[in-house]
Amino acid sequence: MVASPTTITLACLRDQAAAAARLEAIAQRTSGEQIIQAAARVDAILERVRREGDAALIALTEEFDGVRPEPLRIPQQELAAAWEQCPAHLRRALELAHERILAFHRHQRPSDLAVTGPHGELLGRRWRPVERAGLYVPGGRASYPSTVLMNAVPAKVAGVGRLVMVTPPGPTGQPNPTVLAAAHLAGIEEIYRVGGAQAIGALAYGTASIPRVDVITGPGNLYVTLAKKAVYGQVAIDSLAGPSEVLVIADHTARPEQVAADLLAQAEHDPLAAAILLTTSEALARSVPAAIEAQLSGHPRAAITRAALENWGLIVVCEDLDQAAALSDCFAPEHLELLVEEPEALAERIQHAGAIFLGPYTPEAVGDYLAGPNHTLPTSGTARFAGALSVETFLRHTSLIRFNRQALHATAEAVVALAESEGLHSHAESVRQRLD
Ligand SMILES: NC(=O)c1ccc[n+]([C@@H]2O[C@H](COP(=O)([O-])OP(=O)(O)OC[C@H]3O[C@@H](n4cnc5c(N)ncnc54)[C@H](O)[C@@H]3O)[C@@H](O)[C@H]2O)c1
Ligand SMILES: N[C@H](CO)Cc1c[nH]c[nH+]1
Ligand SMILES: [Zn+2]
Repeated sequence: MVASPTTITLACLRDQAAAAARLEAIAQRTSGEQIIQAAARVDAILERVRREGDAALIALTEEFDGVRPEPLRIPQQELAAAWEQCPAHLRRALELAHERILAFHRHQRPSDLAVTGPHGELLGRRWRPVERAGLYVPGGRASYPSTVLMNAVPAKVAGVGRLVMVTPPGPTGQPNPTVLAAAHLAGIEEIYRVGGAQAIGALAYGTASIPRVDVITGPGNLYVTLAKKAVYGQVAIDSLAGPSEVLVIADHTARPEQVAADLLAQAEHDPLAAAILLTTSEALARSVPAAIEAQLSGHPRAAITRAALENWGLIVVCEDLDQAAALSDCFAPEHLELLVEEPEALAERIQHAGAIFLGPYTPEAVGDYLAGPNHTLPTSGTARFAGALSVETFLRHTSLIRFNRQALHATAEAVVALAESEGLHSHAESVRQRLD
């Protein structure tokens, strides 16, 4: 008996209102009702790390990762050894990625600002790096040497004094060796083998082994992302760079096999990953599920990928590209691929996306590894107000103001009037005291 071929169940909608509602639900897959239990667990983990420090990190790593990370810190000689033992072709690939990411991020360094006001007063803004940055490199369901580079390069370009990297240990007790090799290449010296919400807690509060930092950057799963959100305020964060997502807008020129591969490339990250196709081509909408099924056959990550697509996958047939652009903006995807005849024109119509990939020769994977721009990007609709990890994430700016006698006299009456209108007597007096 020949088994009949199955085709993945991928929701396909034609009604735009229904599509908008479904996109909203997909964007909310990491918030609201569904994740209340995970959020409560994260709060308990953070509280335990705050109270018990290293002991909590060791116990929680044993519980979630199955190994006791003692000592927590990776000896520095192991980083150099990992680089030496890294196969030559992989070293060359890491070097190429490092070179390209570095070249792009060097262009991001912002300039200080010095403006002279109408009375010769100096008004300025200067940038300085934070002193300590915590870099999260995920390592649960996959390992991410590329994320080492995406975190470390902008931090180094910004001039951060101390980089503290955390990443979960694998089943051997050590992090993935290519992650350690990438850290060596990027010049990171301080690495702790702890991941998840507990690692974020350690970076936010500090423990006997792990220093408290000023900013935490890097992507992670639901637990990591909820923890970053919870500690924000105690420490800065880059963005909520959670479970991956891609939205592809495609017309009749797109090839179903390429669209399928690009959807699968995000779905394979995490069962909570999202993969969405908006297309003006009925034929493409019909052929993509079969192309997905074909590529899932023998796929080494089929279970994760299938779960993501069946829960958070969607195909929408749109009347035109304007409709597709409007739906995409409602979702504000982490990654937006434009597989259409005129991608530049369509990109102009897009308001919200973490990164836009234009044309058939730009699979999202080039951005993941080596195009140059950062792959750490906001997810779950947060691209409406946040952007990619960048050099500025590791910098803060300070205003500079120097008034002279003339500027103070010329503006005193207005300052006094405003201070008195606010009922703040001494504000006004501090100006009056300086008038001749
Ligand atoms: N948005 C981006 O820029 C971007 C970039 C790269 C990767 N990602 C995402 O990063 C994530 C990587 O996830 P991952 O799981 O492979 O690695 P991870 O390092 O983010 O998470 C692994 C850790 O999660 C914790 N954990 C697992 N199950 C838990 C549970 N039931 N309760 C509490 N804690 C638990 C464990 O401590 C474990 O060490 C994926 O979702 C991927 O899509 C996002
Ligand atoms: N697509 C991920 C961002 O969502 C980044 C990544 C790293 N390696 C592979 N993919
Ligand atoms: Zn990826």
